[in-house]
Amino acid sequence: MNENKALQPTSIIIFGATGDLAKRKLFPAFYNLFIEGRMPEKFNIVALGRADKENEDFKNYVKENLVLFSRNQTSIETEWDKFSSHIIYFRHQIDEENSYKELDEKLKTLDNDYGVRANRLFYLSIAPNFVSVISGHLKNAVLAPNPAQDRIIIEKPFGHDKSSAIELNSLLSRTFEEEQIYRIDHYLGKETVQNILAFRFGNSIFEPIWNCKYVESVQITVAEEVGVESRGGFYEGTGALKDMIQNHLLQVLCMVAMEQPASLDAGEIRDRKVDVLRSIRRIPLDRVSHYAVRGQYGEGVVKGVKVKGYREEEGVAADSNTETFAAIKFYLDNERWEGVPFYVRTGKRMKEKHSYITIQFKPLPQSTFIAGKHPLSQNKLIINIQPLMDIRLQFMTKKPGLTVELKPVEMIFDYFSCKEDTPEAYETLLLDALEGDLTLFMRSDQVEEAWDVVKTIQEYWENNPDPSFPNYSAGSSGPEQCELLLQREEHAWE
Ligand SMILES: NC(=O)C1=CN([C@@H]2O[C@H](COP(=O)(O)OP(=O)(O)OC[C@H]3O[C@@H](n4cnc5c(N)ncnc54)[C@H](OP(=O)(O)O)[C@@H]3O)[C@@H](O)[C@H]2O)C=CC1
Ligand SMILES: O=C1O[C@H](COP(=O)(O)O)[C@@H](O)[C@H](O)[C@H]1O
Repeated sequence: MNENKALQPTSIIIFGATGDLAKRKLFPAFYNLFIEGRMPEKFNIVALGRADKENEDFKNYVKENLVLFSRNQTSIETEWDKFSSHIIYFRHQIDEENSYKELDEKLKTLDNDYGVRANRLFYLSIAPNFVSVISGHLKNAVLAPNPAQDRIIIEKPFGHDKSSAIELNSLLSRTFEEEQIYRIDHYLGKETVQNILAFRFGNSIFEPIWNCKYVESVQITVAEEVGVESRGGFYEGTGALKDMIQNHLLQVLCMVAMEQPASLDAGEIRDRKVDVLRSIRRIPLDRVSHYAVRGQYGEGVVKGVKVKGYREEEGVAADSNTETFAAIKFYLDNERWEGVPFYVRTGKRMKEKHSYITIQFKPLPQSTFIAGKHPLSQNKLIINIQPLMDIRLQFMTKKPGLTVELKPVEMIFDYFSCKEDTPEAYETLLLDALEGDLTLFMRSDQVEEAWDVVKTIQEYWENNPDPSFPNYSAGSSGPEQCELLLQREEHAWE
């Protein structure tokens, strides 16, 4: 959503700068923005950590990780010195008041160097339980007093249920105005997800058929090949519903289902998304198993490599009830989507990494071509999010030759020709935050409403352990029951 705007001098303060997210995503994103000339002319990244480290040691650590994780590798040797001159490692204790006084002095010194009071962008790349502590200290030390200049980015998960999200929003509101709070959902920074709006509202041929009159069902799949890796401890208290569905998949669903916004204004787009979340029919507690399926991976083989089951992963309980797979059927109670099922599913240790959306169109009410004699497959639109990045429209054509047989073919728009230039999601989102554009970030009511959508499923799954776990093998397509969810409607997963 960003255009090349001249940016104000900015101090970027990263809490948790020594952590996994910072090394894999944040520093590479800032680096790529820097080499593309998208960072402010005057900026510093103040990297906060508990350990007593030399600045040079920390910079070397960042450089080593850039080599591993930056999408752009060619210029690291030539650009590194310039980029690293903007990094300052700063020893800091999250729960000590004095640490914030020292941070205040440091930021004021930087302001003197810039020659103006710079914008401040606080990035909370730390566990969610520290958010309220940090927010309180930022208030006490008057570190973010200016709504027009000071911003805070909060990572997911935002709360762990609806009431904790409401509480967190209320706590944050003591320090920040809503316009200062950037709740990140990195799926919204993905090029292919942002393109949904352009595709839907920038073309006259799709919008008229984007409704229950023509669409039979919608499927959203986010399949991951990886397991929980080193994050078993975190994942145990989370699971696929809270880790992926409540945020990423519901946000993608909003992009597919929302009404046309009157403008590209952040408030307008967020309003339309909240409308979708409100319209999702809540699933009654006693009907959860009819609408939702969960799974947990056991050992198996992924791409020829034998891998362990979830319960054998580090930090995971031997009798864990945490789901690593979730599939849900949603209905939207509004005029556009009356009766159209939206199937969403996500899982770890699936046979391949693939995220995509399928819009399945209804068959013609009457056709010249007779089913059985001239097999007809229904029109489909497939939006591949990753790693394939394309849009495919499937339709029927006559088989060439002396026949009246039909065959399905595809028309494809492929991003791969321009993939080199595709920014990582975090680059897009960080640039938006630097520019003060909230469009791709979640507003408080969006987050709370999304928690409300999954509330009964969460409650049911927490209180009713699934005795069939583990119920799918690593490297498979998920639990068998997942197929039944669609078969009841005579549908099948794409
Ligand atoms: N990693 C990922 O892929 C993703 C992460 N996230 C979210 O991003 C945030 C950060 O995640 P991640 O980087 O993986 O987390 P890490 O576990 O790697 O830790 C982040 C930082 O937390 C600090 N820290 C840990 N314990 C304490 C403590 N008791 N007191 C003060 N500081 C502490 C550490 O800093 P120190 O150097 O001071 O020890 C560390 O740098 C989380 O909210 C996570 O949910 C969201 C999406 C993906
Ligand atoms: O937020 C998260 O997302 C990742 C998947 O992100 P992707 O961009 O690789 O699709 C997921 O692995 C992780 O568990 C979750 O916290």
